[in-house]
Amino acid sequence: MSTAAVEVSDLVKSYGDTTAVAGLSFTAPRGAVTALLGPNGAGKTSTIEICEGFRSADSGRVRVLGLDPVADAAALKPKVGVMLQSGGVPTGARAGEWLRLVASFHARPVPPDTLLERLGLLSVATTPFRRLSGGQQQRLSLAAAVIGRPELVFLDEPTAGLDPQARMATWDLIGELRAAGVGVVLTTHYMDEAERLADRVVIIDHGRVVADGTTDDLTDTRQELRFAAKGGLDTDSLLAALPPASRIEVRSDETSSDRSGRGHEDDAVRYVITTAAADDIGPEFVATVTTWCAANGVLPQDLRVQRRTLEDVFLHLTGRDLRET
Ligand SMILES: Nc1ncnc2c1ncn2[C@@H]1O[C@H](COP(=O)(O)OP(=O)(O)OP(=O)(O)O)[C@@H](O)[C@H]1O
Repeated sequence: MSTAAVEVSDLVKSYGDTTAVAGLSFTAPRGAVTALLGPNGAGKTSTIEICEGFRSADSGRVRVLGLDPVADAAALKPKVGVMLQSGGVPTGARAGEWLRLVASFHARPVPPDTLLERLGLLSVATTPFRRLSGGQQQRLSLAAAVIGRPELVFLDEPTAGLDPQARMATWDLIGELRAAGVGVVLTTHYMDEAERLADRVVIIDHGRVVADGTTDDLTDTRQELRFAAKGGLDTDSLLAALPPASRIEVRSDETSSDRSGRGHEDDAVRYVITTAAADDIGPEFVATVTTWCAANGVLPQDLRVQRRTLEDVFLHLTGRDLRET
């Protein structure tokens, strides 16, 4: 028996002139959460739908629980749960009835009402799918994906557009699946979601894997110093004061990755300083920055030294923000 839940090698998929997946390889272990992280259009949905057996590949090899997703579809069906981005539920089906129907296809389903309650859907159990809000539709699709107690679930953008409470409920459910030994392969373009949930992150850009590893592997132990200040600082002068091999990035908008939730002055920008050496950002380094700021009449707001985030890794590898498309 193959130890991996999913093995993809040299996968290629084009639509006419568009190459959506351009020689992509990764492995997702069993009993762990693997996140395919990348911006819109990176090829995540194409990849996951090929793994689900819903799309054919142009070339490459895909194994799911050691089986071929198309040729062995019948054997995989009871073992694999699928949540499609498009929902995949008939529009007229009532939420509770649909879930009971899906449950009836499985030998040992989770009781439908338990899932409806867990996902905040009990009050809309008799509502037709098309009348549910987008978030409710998504949660119903998630419930249908996990109701058969699968060994592996594929979740395509499970929390896109959800309100914070529904997002938390979804995250909790994914955490419980993992604790129960279920393998989870999900796509997301939220780096905080990947950081929070995933044992393993596969960063995809333009149909290729640009980085792959545990969150710790990817963010390593390297630290960075960040602060907010007015735009237009003389960064060359600041760089000259810092040890060689330091770098300064200037970012104008960090609202989604700034977890403080607080805004800065309208004209403030974020300065992110990194150095090549892993342990170079110590007390002296910080003092050099603040001394330079004092000498130049700059108040560095929200100054902090922290580990790199996945967002930083993506930016570093691709030169682009995860939110840019
Ligand atoms: N059925 C299709 N026909 C033509 N082009 C397609 C089709 N499906 C996807 N594409 C294109 O392939 C590329 C990759 O799309 P894909 O949906 O796989 O990426 P993604 O990373 O999942 O993006 P998103 O987060 O927006 O779903 C995009 O340029 C997309 O426009």
